[in-house]
Amino acid sequence: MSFISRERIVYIMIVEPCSSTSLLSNNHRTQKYLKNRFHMSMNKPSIKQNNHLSTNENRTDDDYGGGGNSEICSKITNGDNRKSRSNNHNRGNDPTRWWLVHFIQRFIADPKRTLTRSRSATDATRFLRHIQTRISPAIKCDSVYEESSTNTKRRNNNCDQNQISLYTRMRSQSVPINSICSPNHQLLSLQRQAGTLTRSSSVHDLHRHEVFRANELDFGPIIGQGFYGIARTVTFRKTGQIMVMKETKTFDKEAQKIFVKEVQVLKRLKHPNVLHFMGLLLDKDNQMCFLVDYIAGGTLKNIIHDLSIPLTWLQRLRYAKDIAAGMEYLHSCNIIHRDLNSSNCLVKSNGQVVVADFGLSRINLDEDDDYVTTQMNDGTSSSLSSFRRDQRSTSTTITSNGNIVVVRPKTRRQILKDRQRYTVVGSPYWMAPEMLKGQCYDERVDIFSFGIMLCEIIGRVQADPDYLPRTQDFGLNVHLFNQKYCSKDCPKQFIAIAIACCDINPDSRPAFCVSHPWLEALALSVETGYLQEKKFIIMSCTKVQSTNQTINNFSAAVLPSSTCAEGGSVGRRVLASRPNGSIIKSIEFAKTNDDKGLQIKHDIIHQFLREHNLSWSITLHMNILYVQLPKELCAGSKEKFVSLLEFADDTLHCKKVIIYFNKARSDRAIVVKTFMFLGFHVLSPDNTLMQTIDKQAEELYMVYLIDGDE
Ligand SMILES: Nc1ncnc2c1ncn2[C@@H]1O[C@H](COP(=O)(O)OP(=O)(O)OP(=O)(O)O)[C@@H](O)[C@H]1O
Repeated sequence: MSFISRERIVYIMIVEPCSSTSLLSNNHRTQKYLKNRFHMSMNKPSIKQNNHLSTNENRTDDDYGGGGNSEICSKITNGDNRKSRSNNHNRGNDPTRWWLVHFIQRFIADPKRTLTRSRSATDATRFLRHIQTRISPAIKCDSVYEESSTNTKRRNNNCDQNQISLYTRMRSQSVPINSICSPNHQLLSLQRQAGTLTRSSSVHDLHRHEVFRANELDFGPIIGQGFYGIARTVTFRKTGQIMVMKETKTFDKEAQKIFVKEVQVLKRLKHPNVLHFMGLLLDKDNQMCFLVDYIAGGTLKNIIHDLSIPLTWLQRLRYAKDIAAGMEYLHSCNIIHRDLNSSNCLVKSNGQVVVADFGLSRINLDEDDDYVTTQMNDGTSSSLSSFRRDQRSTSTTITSNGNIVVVRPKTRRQILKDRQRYTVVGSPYWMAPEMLKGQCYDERVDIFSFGIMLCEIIGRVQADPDYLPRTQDFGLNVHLFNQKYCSKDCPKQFIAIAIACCDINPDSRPAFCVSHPWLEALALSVETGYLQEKKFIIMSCTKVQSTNQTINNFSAAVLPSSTCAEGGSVGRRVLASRPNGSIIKSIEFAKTNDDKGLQIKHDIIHQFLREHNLSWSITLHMNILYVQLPKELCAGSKEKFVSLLEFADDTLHCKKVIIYFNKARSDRAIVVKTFMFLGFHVLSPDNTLMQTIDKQAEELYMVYLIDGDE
């Protein structure tokens, strides 16, 4: 279907026409809103819209037409090549397997280039089918091997030993993504050629391999259908593991593109809040299918809109936090989801949410890609940290009425990215205003979609503008939303985050690496019930020159009110590590300022530090323990830190513990903002309460007071 807008011709693909009832309601206001404002026919929740007339030379949207794989192509048709492979075969190398291995390797490493411009997706499917028919004898032979690997006699009857060991080696080569992507690939290949691979790298090892065969699976019922594909459960016979198989409904090019994109994105990702890719299934009805984790709880949409299911604020905050964590990861991998909505988030039986459905997502393939790949595999690349640094330079202001204003200086890359014009895709209810208006956009469209989801979660309201009040410029009608859907018991910070994410101005939306810690801290605060009581003190670094001075200044600057502050990456862990979230108790220590007693305690704690290989800078002064955190806190060091606090709690009987960060900590500002946002008190250098946080935050130290009962 197409219609002409003022600016251009827009092609719209109608998706799921049967789901149109709410949108095609007689509600005149909504119809007018949808017609006049959304500029598109929305008798479906999801669209893909191509700007065919766009002549913007900066347009860099995904183009599957390019990058033909001449290598594969020439090898298929080139008789000489085949012959030479046959020669290999004579030496024990099966050419059909070689082709399959080669194709799978390439497909897993780079589906976009494997199913190419010169070869349509349908051609690629035919190609695959062709390969499959040729390899069936080989698979049979291998099946016997798989079934009776311990039965050498039987194995030898069916397939000669050379072939088996070769096959094992080649199948192993074909599968692991890491080996293909990693710089160690060549080394691994060499190792394999040298026959060093073991049986443990079998195709049946789910965690290491990603190729399944139909005869290994029991096919269950269809559990859902999207526009492009069908999802059904399958059970891996050997382990009984249930997975979901997604297959394209048709062989048309568009569906194949979506399929390829989803695999291309999924295979790169590894995060607890992102749907896990299990592998490819190659011989199911000659169709290409892929397998993902089965998520038993269904879609988030179904849960939040089923009012018979009670949802506490804590549970809702956890949903929000999980999505933010998954999205933070995706953005750190330079992936824009573009179709984030409550149907595309699935809830596990333990309540954890995973982000799914990457068919419409976009990977920014730029100079950082190598780093991104590394990071995805080991989670520790410098590109991720630099990305976070960029993001954390965001300056956030929380106004007195709870609104959040985010001012983020644009990097050169962002400015370049901002100029890009991508395809308009996604589900219109969740779609960011800039995308709806056909303007240039970037990853912040996902933050808007997330904001709409937060509104759904908070108000248990449909995203449909018939229900969720919107403004004429596609923003959120904050006033009406507050009035109609925000109950009094909803944490006001939760609402504030939702509103901030729905800001019409992308610059004002908090990045996921900002909203994630907010939501995490908020969830923990709600869980422990400390939100209202906590106070948080931040000292200016101008007061911290040396350890001694630090102590004096800190002592002088402690708020003379009842303060009990815990939070942030450290405090949350302290809380989380304690049963029932109980705070560190105030245990009297050194009732008198007995120097000898103090010295003994000092010795005890330093012995503890040595024994536990802790590198904290610790000073005991009077009855206060001062802990300076090291520059970087890795996960392990945080745990050690918790053990230190517990040790101090149990043995040193400190009246309070003051913890401060090293000035060089890069995430200081964001943690400060998080705690301001959570309602902690922040002291400015002149000891007055700060109302807003500005770039001064970069100059601040953090202080946690644990159960300081002054
Ligand atoms: N991994 C999974 N675990 C459990 N259920 C799933 C899984 N993947 C999909 N489903 C179910 O199958 C349905 C269809 O999923 P599918 O991804 O094919 O389409 P969709 O995401 O709903 O729509 P579209 O692809 O058009 O955006 C989902 O709505 C969900 O209920």
